[in-house]
Amino acid sequence: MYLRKIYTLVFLRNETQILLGLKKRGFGLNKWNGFGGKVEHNESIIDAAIRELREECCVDVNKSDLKNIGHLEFTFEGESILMDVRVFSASVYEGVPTETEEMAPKWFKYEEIPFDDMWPDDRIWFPYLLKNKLFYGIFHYKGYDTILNYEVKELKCMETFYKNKK
Ligand SMILES: Nc1nc2c([nH]c(=O)n2[C@H]2C[C@H](O)[C@@H](COP(=O)(O)OP(=O)(O)OP(=O)(O)O)O2)c(=O)[nH]1
Repeated sequence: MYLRKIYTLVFLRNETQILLGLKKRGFGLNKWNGFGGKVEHNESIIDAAIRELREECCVDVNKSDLKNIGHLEFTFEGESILMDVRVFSASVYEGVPTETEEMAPKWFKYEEIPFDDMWPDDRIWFPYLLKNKLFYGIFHYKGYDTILNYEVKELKCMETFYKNKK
């Protein structure tokens, strides 16, 4: 049995671009990613997503503007933790994305996403995000560079997915 830990991951998007941040410390160092982190005790997932976005790139988003677009799970050979990552997208927000101690934000055109400098699994599930499809993905890693096996599929509805998961 795995010990499940819940994380958030938020992508700001407009018609032509997506905002990524270069991680400056900790897990995923030097990789481009969305903004997010661990859900704290007594904090809802959506509140954690809003807090992490504010902490990591100084942008505020309303609950109603955050859309849950995907669910990712990561396990690592020899480790008992399962990282449960809730993926969100928003196109309405307040503030200008600004560099912090944790992340250096930059807008990327959809055709220029830097997959070579991202988590290896991202190039597998990003096509769903880019086509505005809801998705579920599970990845089992050896270390942090090698995917041993995975499964990704399109979802029709996140609420139904979570209801059936319980
Ligand atoms: N795109 C992508 N994101 C991932 C993968 N694995 C993974 O943990 N993430 C995300 C989920 C979280 O947003 C983030 C990891 O959270 P974190 O360790 O930075 O959490 P945190 O800010 O609370 O950590 P801390 O340094 O403050 O202790 O990376 C992956 O394979 N691909």
